[in-house]
Amino acid sequence: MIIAIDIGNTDVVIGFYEKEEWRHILRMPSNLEMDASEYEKRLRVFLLEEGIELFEIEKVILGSVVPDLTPVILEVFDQFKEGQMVLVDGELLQKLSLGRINPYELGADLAANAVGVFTMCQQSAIVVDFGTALTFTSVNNQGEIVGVAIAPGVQTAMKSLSSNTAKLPEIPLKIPAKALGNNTVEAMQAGIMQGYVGLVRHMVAQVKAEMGGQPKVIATGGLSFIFEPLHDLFDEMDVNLTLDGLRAMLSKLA
Ligand SMILES: Nc1ncnc2c1ncn2[C@@H]1O[C@H](COP(=O)(O)OP(=O)(O)OP(=O)(O)O)[C@@H](O)[C@H]1O
Ligand SMILES: CC(C)(CO)[C@@H](O)C(=O)NCCC(=O)O
Ligand SMILES: [K+]
Repeated sequence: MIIAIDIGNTDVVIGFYEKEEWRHILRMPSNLEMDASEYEKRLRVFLLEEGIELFEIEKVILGSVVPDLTPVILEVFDQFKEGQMVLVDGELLQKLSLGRINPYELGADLAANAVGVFTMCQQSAIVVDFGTALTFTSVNNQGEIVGVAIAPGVQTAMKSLSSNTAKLPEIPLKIPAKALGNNTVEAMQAGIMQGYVGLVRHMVAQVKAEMGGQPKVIATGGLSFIFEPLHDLFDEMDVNLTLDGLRAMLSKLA
């Protein structure tokens, strides 16, 4: 079994890969108020419920875009020693020859998306990741990163609008029928959700034009599902792409 850990700004996602699939996935909030023992407690309950035996583990790979949470989660997996535990850092990303990006700056999740999508498509591709941030990561026909675009994720944008205003509430992320609403909730849904449909369409078109060729477009991130009107843009939707990329890094480094 292989464990891949993606420490994101909203969730810590832990995937257990066995017999050619992600057999179990544990999602915990990324909370700097939680210490290693709290994460460990949740992990132990999950392992018990799912009947997972840790001694079957060959390797653990961890990518984090929350530096302060990295040592906390590393402590949880303390029993995995050097050789078994692989941390995705600048040095490792440099070894993966990902092109003209700065490996010490690039987020581990974006690197994983790039490696994951190239492993999947073996050609130029764009990953649209609907997470805390809405990111576009492009790879060329050699699997090198051509470039990245980072926008606020749709939930992040909605929360920011609500918290920066006195009268705007947090709203359900649903796409309204029309671009103009007749009450506050509808109006916000229109501006945010219809707006994001346009943002993503425009970015994919623009990135395609800049890249040339026929890149595949793959969507990932839990919030991709709510953008039904965008689904014709995507060749595929794959929620586990970041985990797949982390796992593929292990094969590339072996
Ligand atoms: N399979 C799924 N179906 C529906 N919603 C999901 C699914 N997976 C995740 N979500 C929800 O979608 C949201 C986005 O999840 P995702 O893991 O893509 O990004 P995130 O955790 O917000 O981002 P980050 O990786 O930056 O922490 C989360 O709030 C999560 O609860
Ligand atoms: C863009 C996010 C927040 C997406 O999770 C993450 O990949 C990150 O913090 N990246 C660091 C900056 C960069 O990738 O250039
Ligand atoms: K920040």
